[in-house]
Amino acid sequence: MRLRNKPWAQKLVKEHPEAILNEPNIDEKINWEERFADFSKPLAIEIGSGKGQFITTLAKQHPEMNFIGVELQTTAAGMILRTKLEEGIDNLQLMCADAANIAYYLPENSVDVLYLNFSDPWPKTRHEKRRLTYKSFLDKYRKVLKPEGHLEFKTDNRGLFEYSLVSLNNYGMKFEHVSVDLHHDEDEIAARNVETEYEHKFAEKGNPIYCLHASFVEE
Ligand SMILES: C[S@@+](CC[C@H](N)C(=O)[O-])C[C@H]1O[C@@H](n2cnc3c(N)ncnc32)[C@H](O)[C@@H]1O
Repeated sequence: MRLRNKPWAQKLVKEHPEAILNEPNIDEKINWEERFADFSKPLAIEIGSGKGQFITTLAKQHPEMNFIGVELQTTAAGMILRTKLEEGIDNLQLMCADAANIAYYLPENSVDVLYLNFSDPWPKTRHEKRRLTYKSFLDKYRKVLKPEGHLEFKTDNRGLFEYSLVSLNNYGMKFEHVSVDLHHDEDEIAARNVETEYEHKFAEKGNPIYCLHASFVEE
């Protein structure tokens, strides 16, 4: 998804450094204690938040947790920021940044849940390294996740789902839940599902939504 550049979004991002980190320097340690009212709360992070429907809804549902939305595109990040400011979502911080740098931005063993929602599929083999479930990304997620933490992944893209199952399995991850039709499941995971923008669009067309939950196994 490439959004058309919106000057208001760029401006909003510049005006609110207390709410959004804009391409932070990887050499500078981020003071998360200062950015959240209580950084000891459980922490969830979404990589590639798009316009933010998922992360803003979840943050409002769970005031007992902290949330970080990471989004590469400034326009999309600015849209999430606008919702956060308008709705006063204080337990949500944003980053306009590349997830490839995530292990520089977050302390080791600090994240309880890492969400990947409808990540770009990058179907060409030569672009495999850009897929957010490629092993170099898994290395980084493993660093920032707590040992008891886990990853939750949803997509409508069968090719990316199959690839991710193999990639996570080859990495030695443990699967806690796999679904090939989340929207027609009748379990607790389906019941508490929060839709993303892409999910809504694809589910309306009748596409099945694939989902997996997995954790890293301690050596
Ligand atoms: C297909 S969209 C899905 C958006 C949203 N998660 C949803 O489900 O509606 C993928 C998003 O991931 C972002 N993205 C892709 N690669 C990224 C990266 N390396 N770091 C951060 N965001 C990334 C894109 O800019 C885009 O907004």
